[in-house]
Amino acid sequence: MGTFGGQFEDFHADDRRAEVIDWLGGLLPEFDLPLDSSDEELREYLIDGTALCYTADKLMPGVLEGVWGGYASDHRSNVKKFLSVIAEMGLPGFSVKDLEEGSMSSIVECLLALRDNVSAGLGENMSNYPAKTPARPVAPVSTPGRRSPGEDRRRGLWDAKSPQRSPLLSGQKANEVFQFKRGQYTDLPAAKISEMIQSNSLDNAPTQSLLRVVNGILDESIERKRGEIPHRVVYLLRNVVQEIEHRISIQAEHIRNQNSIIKTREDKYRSKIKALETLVNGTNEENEMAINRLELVKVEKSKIDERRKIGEQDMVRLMREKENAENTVTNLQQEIQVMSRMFEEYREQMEEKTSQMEEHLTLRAKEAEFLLMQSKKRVEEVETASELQSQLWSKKANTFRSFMDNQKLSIKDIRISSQSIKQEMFALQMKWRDEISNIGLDLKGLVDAAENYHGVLAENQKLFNEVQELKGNIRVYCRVRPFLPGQDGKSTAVDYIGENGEILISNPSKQGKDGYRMFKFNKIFNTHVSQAEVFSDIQPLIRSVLDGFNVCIFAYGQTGSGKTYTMSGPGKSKEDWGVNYRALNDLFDISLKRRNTFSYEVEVQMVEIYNEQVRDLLSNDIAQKRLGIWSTSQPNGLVVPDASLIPVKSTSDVLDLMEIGQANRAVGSTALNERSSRSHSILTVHVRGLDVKNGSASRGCLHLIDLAGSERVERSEATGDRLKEAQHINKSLSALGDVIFALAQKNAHVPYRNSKLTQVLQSSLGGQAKTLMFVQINPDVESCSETISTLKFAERVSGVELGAARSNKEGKDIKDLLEQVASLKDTISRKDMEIEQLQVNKVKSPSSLTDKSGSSLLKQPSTASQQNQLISGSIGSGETEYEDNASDDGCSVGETEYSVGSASESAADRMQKGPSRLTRFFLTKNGQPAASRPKPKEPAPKSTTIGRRNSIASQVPTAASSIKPPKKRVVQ
Ligand SMILES: Nc1ncnc2c1ncn2[C@@H]1O[C@H](COP(=O)(O)OP(=O)(O)OP(=O)(O)O)[C@@H](O)[C@H]1O
Repeated sequence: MGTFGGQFEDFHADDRRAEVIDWLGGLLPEFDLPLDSSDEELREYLIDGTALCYTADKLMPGVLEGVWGGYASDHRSNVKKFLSVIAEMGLPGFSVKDLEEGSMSSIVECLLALRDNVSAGLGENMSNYPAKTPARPVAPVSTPGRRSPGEDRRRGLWDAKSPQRSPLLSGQKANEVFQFKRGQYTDLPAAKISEMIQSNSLDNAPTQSLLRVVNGILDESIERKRGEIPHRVVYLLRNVVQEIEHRISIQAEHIRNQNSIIKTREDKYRSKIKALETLVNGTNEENEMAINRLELVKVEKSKIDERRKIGEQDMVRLMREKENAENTVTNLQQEIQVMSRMFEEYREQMEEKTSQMEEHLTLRAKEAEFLLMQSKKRVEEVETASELQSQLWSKKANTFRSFMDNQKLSIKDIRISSQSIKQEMFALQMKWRDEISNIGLDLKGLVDAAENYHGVLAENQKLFNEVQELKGNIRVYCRVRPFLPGQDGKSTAVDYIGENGEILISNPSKQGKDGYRMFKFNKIFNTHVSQAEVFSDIQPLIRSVLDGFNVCIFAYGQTGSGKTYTMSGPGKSKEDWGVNYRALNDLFDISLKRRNTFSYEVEVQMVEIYNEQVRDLLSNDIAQKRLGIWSTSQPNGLVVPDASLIPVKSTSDVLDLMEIGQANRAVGSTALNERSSRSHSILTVHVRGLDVKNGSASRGCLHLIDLAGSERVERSEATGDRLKEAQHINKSLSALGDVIFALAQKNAHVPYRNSKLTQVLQSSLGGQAKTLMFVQINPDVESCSETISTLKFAERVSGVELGAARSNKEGKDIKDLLEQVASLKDTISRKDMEIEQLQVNKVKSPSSLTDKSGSSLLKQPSTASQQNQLISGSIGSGETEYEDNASDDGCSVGETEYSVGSASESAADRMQKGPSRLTRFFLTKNGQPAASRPKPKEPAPKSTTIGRRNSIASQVPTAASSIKPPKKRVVQ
């Protein structure tokens, strides 16, 4: 502990010493000891006492002069002088011995006490300043490299050069100085100051007077601008002026003191010089002494001169400082003036703004008052209104309450009555239930009866159909075309369509009862009926082809009435498909389903009749190109013997063929219908079925005929070629009418040969075929008369009885026989050719044609030549003995006088090619050679000539009257 205590004491002593060194360093510029100097180093510095004396002099200038006459050359005397000052100040001192060789702590403590005393003295002086004034420390003596100003401030060291901060002056003396300078100029009147300023007597005025003037101005300005100049500024200015005054007075005092000292010394030295001069006249020794003394005096004098010079320099410096102070005062005055001017302006601005604001606020206050008044009024109004409202509401509430009470009462009544009604209802319900159950029972009976009735009806329908079937009536389906896009505004001639095939046509050109005409057909398809629906109605008919029946479907109607739409369809999509595509598609479907029991072969022919010429629409070339197949050999009894017969395997084959056929159709354009086809198109489907089990065969044939338009020639505005076309069409349709009329009348003679069309349709119309006619009508009222004519014709057609249809089925034996017949036919054909060749040769060399008897072979024709003669006759006349024998078993018509492909082809040309199909046809009717067939019964010449009046052709909408009727031939 002792060691630690010793160390602590050492540290403490070091710190105290460092403090002293630091303080002295700041005080004495020449004191340059480092802070960590030792006691000995400090002692060495202080031992001669000059540093101590100089310190005392610095802190209290002139204090040593009063102590034994200033500095001494002996160091001990200097130390003693310093100690005497310390003692005078009542501070702890030290012995000279301590300084020379003892502990330095007493010296350090003495100096620190002196420092503290000086600081305390300064604090005393500072306490004279107002508390708010920031304590302005006197700038510390700067010793570069020793301390920072911050450190100085921290240590509280003050400028020792400033005498007013000197501890000696901080006492009574300093106070006197302050009081003196304050009391000197404050009583100077402001008027006198302004007088002085005006009289320009500033140059000669004493500094104190000037300061008083400044103070006066300041006071007066402050007085005037009271409240405008911030207190801080006033206070600062006052302090600055006081500070300047103070400094000047101190400096003046100092100079005075110096002067008086110099003066007393001068007097002293003068007296001494006088004394010495008297002594000069004394002894030499005394002279020498006097000289020495004089020397000393001179030295002293030079010293004094130096000091005087220093004093003068100080004087100059002080004067300069004074000037500076004066300048500062002037600047401050100017600043004050500027500031007061600024304050004046600012005040004026503020006053102006204040007045504006006041005005504005007054206005706003008035507005607010006005608004307040208004709002008060509104509030009053609203209050009165709300009062009225509340009164009204309370009245209403009362009414409502009473109403509610009434309602409650009535609800009560209603409840009571509803309960009674419920009871009644319950009773009624019970009653009704019984009654309903009774009615249900009755209804059930009725339903059963109705079901029976429907069953009976269906049965009736079936029976009726069967009767029809047995009778072989031509079925007639009427289809009404919808208005086309762009015909929205048109009115319809179709007035009513019934469920049982009735259709009522109105004719606006006729009045009353005559304006309406009712027709009845097997079925009417209204405008909205789809292609599929139409087909579903004729599907069973078409399917019967597979069972060996001949079926003929033809579409009849004026141009643009939808014949092609029904038969072929408007486009290639499946929904658009017409009867043609759907029929073939259906046939393929069924044949596929029956493939295990039946094998079917389907072949297709497509021809058109254009201007009474038959054209093959599926010529070999095209078919080969498109399908890569050739037409097969012609089967017996073909409708159009020379037309290509194309085998088809699938619907797509059919589609391709149809495309070819359509492309080849002669299509012309008329004023009525741009796409109007000007020819009759006939699609014939041959179906040969073979029962794979029993070998029996069937042959069915389906004609699908799209007739040319039946419009009037004059209406279609046709001329030239078109007129010719129209005439041919009308002629053929007229012939069709004649045939149908004959059939309807059951005439023995049916004029099939009057046109190519009737010849083609002969087997379908006259044979045991199933025939259906689509009669197409245009709903437009403008086409009303055409429509009525068309429907009249259809009505007649529907009356035609063809007799029960018959299936072309052959047993195995018949089939064998047919095959034998076919081979025989070929043999005969060959013989035919030989005979013909012989005949040709005979013509070339008649001798070679005479037989042994010399008679000509021409006179005695062989059976074959007789047959050929007959054929030639037939070709020429266009009529055969079988003309009216519509008993063909296949799709054959009677003999034809046309050939397909080229109407100009000669018989010789045909012979070159081989036996004509016509010949073959003739020979193979019913599978027997013509010669071996029994001669048909002569038909009763009931009506060999049909009067035009009775002819149905007159009812057909044609220009038949303009066409010469065909030449009628008498049936053999
Ligand atoms: N049922 C229908 N639904 C919609 N459009 C139809 C119908 N029937 C016919 N049409 C349209 O009417 C126009 C004429 O029809 P289409 O060519 O079939 O008449 P057409 O009687 O065959 O004429 P043409 O005698 O000149 O051959 C076509 O644009 C066709 O698409």
